[in-house]
Amino acid sequence: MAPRVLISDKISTAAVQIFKDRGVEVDYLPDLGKDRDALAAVIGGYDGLAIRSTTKVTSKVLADAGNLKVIGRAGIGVDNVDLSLATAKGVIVMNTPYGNSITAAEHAIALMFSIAREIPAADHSTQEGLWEKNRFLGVEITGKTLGIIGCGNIGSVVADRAIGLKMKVVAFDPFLSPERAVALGVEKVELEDLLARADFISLHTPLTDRTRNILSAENIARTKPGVRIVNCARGGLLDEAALREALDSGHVAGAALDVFLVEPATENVLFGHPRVVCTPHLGAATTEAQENVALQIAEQMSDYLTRGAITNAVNFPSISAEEAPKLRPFITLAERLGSFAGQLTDSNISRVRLTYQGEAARMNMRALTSAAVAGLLRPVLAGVNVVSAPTIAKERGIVVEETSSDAESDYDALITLMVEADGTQRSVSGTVFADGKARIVDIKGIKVDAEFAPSMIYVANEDRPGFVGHFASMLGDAGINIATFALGRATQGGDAIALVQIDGTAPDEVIERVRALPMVRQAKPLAF
Ligand SMILES: NC(=O)C1=CN([C@@H]2O[C@H](COP(=O)(O)OP(=O)(O)OC[C@H]3O[C@@H](n4cnc5c(N)ncnc54)[C@H](O)[C@@H]3O)[C@@H](O)[C@H]2O)C=CC1
Ligand SMILES: O=C(O)C(=O)COP(=O)(O)O
Repeated sequence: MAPRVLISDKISTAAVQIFKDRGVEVDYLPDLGKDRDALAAVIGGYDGLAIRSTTKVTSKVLADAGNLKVIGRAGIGVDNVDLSLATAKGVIVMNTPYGNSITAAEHAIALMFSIAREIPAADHSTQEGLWEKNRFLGVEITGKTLGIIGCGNIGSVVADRAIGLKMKVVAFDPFLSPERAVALGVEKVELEDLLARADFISLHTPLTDRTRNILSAENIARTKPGVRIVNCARGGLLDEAALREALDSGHVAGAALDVFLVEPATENVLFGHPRVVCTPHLGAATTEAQENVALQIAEQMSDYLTRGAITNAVNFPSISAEEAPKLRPFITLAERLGSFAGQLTDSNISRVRLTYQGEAARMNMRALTSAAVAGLLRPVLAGVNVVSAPTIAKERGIVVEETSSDAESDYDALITLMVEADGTQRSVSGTVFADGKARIVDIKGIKVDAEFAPSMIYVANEDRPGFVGHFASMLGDAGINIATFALGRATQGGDAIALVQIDGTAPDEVIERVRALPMVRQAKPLAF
């Protein structure tokens, strides 16, 4: 069945065509995102949800989103998505990180000019027929200092344009490397320094717990008298009431805002101030940017839903369309190794370690580890998938480690999963053969060669004569047909294991009888 996507925001209809061309069914309901109840009522029928900032993907919307696999943000900010909940539910959240950055940066520059020269107020007055030539006296931006808070994709375009306009640019961004600052031609400074020196301040960080209220009342008080402030990033980054007070007192000479704490902003404490310029979240509103983000998100979502490729996910590592087919059998292997260990571990798991050798070490190890952890947790938590597994493991206090090893092995690619539970370690290794099928090749250091099958019995026993005969006839007596039988042992007379693929499932009493055999230490039914 073709995957189904719902577009619940005003996204360029070019996206609709892309979805259709890629074999994805699509419903374009651009006003639905405004109505959370209506969205929550229909979301269950969709595999993908394409949004902009109007749709708020809250717990209510996600509650009945049983089929949802991907949320695609045609734009940058994903603060309107309950990201931890989406991740815990195994939903990929992706955005289009560069599609609208130039457009947003240009809007910030336009807003800066608009407050430097009071263009909106002058326009209004002129068209009113007032010709107030002496009312408006602006400031030049040449030679002025622009303080950029958050010098990422948009902040650095703003810096580039501002330098072109002969401004001096200082930037506060803890993640901006000194080399990048030099390459951009900006001076990397601390926030305090920026506040004290900037004639204009422009915000360009995402809204996170660390950036919320970054321009607080205290920080606004630390700014240079006469400063002008532009916010084209997110409401929430500045204290609107404190900014109003600073404008009223004249400490702040102007403010331009494209984004607000509450949107749509139909009323706001900053409205009505003569030195305030507002736009209704238009930072991304150009033909070019809207075309870019719509095409990009439709392609990314289609690629994921139809080919398993992951691009620009904010909660999962990327997997390219070329990489996906090669990775897929190894994802299956990792998941099954996890599942094998999970099904055999009854006690609390405290640690999982994945070791990648050979070709596996050159693959997307993070994705493989997530798959292994998903397989490990699935016997106890039905809904877990590769997206939610790392979060769920963390919540449960399970330490997940990942290493690559260049140690020689008999296989081109080898994945070993070690699980620690109640102080005991158990390991299992597997590979993918040329036929694309996953194989278990080692259990607790004992070599075996077995495929993963829908119904299996695992037996750990002492290597003593008679076991195989007893075991096989016990299954035969119960009418259970053996499809394949893999044996391995550590040493002659030492620890041994049997992995048997059977047709149908083994009733509990048969497993009990196997356990009762004198040389058997553990017997478990397994399903893959
Ligand atoms: N008004 C609008 O329509 C639009 C708004 N945006 C918003 O613009 C903002 C920036 O977007 P991008 O540049 O694409 O993001 P980005 O991720 O490329 O850059 C953000 C920068 O902020 C920095 N940062 C993070 N925490 C920080 C902190 N505590 N202090 C200082 N810097 C910090 C990061 O290191 C990064 O360099 C986002 O909030 C985005 O949602 C983006 C597009 C359009
Ligand atoms: O991309 C972003 O972060 C934006 O803020 C643009 O928002 P919009 O798509 O115009 O609702």
